[in-house]
Amino acid sequence: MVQAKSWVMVKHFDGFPKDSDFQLKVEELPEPKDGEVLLEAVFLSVDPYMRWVFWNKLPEYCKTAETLSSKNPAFPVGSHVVSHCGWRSHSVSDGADLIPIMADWPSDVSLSLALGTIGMPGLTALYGIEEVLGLQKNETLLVNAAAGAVGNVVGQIAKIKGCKVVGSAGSDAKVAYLRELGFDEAFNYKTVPSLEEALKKAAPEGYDCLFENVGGYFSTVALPQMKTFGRIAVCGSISTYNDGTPQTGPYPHFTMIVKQLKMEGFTQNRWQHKNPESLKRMMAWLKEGKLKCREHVTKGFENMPAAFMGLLRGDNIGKAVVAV
Ligand SMILES: NC(=O)C1=CN([C@@H]2O[C@H](COP(=O)(O)OP(=O)(O)OC[C@H]3O[C@@H](n4cnc5c(N)ncnc54)[C@H](OP(=O)(O)O)[C@@H]3O)[C@@H](O)[C@H]2O)C=CC1
Ligand SMILES: CCCCCC(=O)/C=C/[C@@H]1[C@@H](C/C=C\CCCC(=O)O)[C@@H](O)C[C@H]1O
Repeated sequence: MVQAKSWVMVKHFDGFPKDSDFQLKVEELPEPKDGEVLLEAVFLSVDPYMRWVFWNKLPEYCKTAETLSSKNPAFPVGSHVVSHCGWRSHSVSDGADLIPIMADWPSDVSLSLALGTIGMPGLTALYGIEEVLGLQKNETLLVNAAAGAVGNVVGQIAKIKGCKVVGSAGSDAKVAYLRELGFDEAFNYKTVPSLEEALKKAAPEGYDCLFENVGGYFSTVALPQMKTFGRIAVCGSISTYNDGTPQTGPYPHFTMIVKQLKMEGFTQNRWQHKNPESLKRMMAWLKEGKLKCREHVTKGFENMPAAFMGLLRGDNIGKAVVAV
C-alpha cells in the first residue's frame, strides 16, 4: 500500500484562485493489478489552462513520473513517463494515458523539460509558428508573455528561422532574459509609458506575425500595428482568464478588415501525430545550443497551489514546474 497525496478543488474559482479553493487529500492506493503500473511523480506542471481545467474537472494535469512497480510490460520499473492523472504524488494507471519519455533522452538533460521546452509548451510554440503562422525568413514576429514557457521558445525558434523578434514581458528581469536569448527588441509592458509607442518603436515597419498569448487590451493595441495581410496565431488570452465578468470591446473586426488580417486559434494537440519527430528536432536544437531552457522550480508537492497562483501572477521566468 502507498499513501498518495492529491490536490483537489473544494470551491470553484471566483476571480483569481485562492488558497482556500484547494484542499490536500491523502489516500491509500491499492497495489497495481495485471496491466497496471504504480507511478510516483517526479516533476509536476502548472499551466495557465489549469485555471479552466480545474473548473471543468478534466483529467488533464501533466507530470513526469517514475514507475515504482509495474504489471504492464510496456512500462518497466524505473522507466519515466508523462502522465495526465492530476495533481497527485502517486497514481495507478492502466497505461492508456501514459506517454513514455522520448527514447534516448540524454542523461544530462533534466526530465522536467518534458513538461516544458521538450514537451507541451515547446510543441505549442513550434506548431504555432510552423503550422498556424507559416513564419518565413526575414519576417517580423511579435510575441507576448514572451519570457514564459511558450513565449521564450516562440522567440528562439523564430530567431532560428532568421526572423526579427520582438517580445513583451512583465518585468525588467524578464526583458533582460529575452535580450540574453537573442530577441531583437524587448520591453516591459507594465512600465512603458505607451504600449502603442513601444510596439511602433520596436518595429516601425509593422508586424508580419503575432503569436498571441495574452489577448485583451494587448491585442487591441497590437492589431493596428500589423502589416496588411498579417497573420495572428491565437494561442492563449491569459489576461482574461481570471476575469469575473468578461471584458467587452473594442472589437477586432474593423482592424481585421482594413488590414486584411488572418487570425487562427489553435491548441497544440491538433498536430500530435507529429510529436515524436518534433520533439527530436527540438532536442537536437537544445543539444546544439540553439535552444536555451530556463525553469522556475517550486519545491514540494505541498506547494502546488502556490506555484500555480505564482504562474498566474507572473512570478515565473521560463517554465513553471514543481519538483517533488
Ligand atoms: N493553445 C495551446 O495549445 C496552448 C496555449 N497556451 C497559452 O499560452 C499562454 C502562455 O502559456 P505558458 O507559456 O504556459 O505560461 P507562461 O509561462 O507564459 O506564464 C504565464 C505568464 O503570463 C503572463 N501574464 C499573467 N497575467 C497576465 C496579464 N493579465 N496580462 C499579460 N500577461 C499576463 C505572466 O508573464 P508577464 O510577467 O510577462 O505578465 C506569466 O508569467 C497562455 O495564454 C496559455 O493559456 C499554453 C499552452 C498550450
Ligand atoms: C480552456 C482555456 C485554454 C486556453 C489556451 C490553453 O492554454 C490551451 C491549452 C491546451 C490544453 C487544453 C485545455 C482545455 C481546452 C478545452 C477543453 C475542452 O473542453 O475540450 C491542453 O490540451 C494542453 C494545451 O494544448
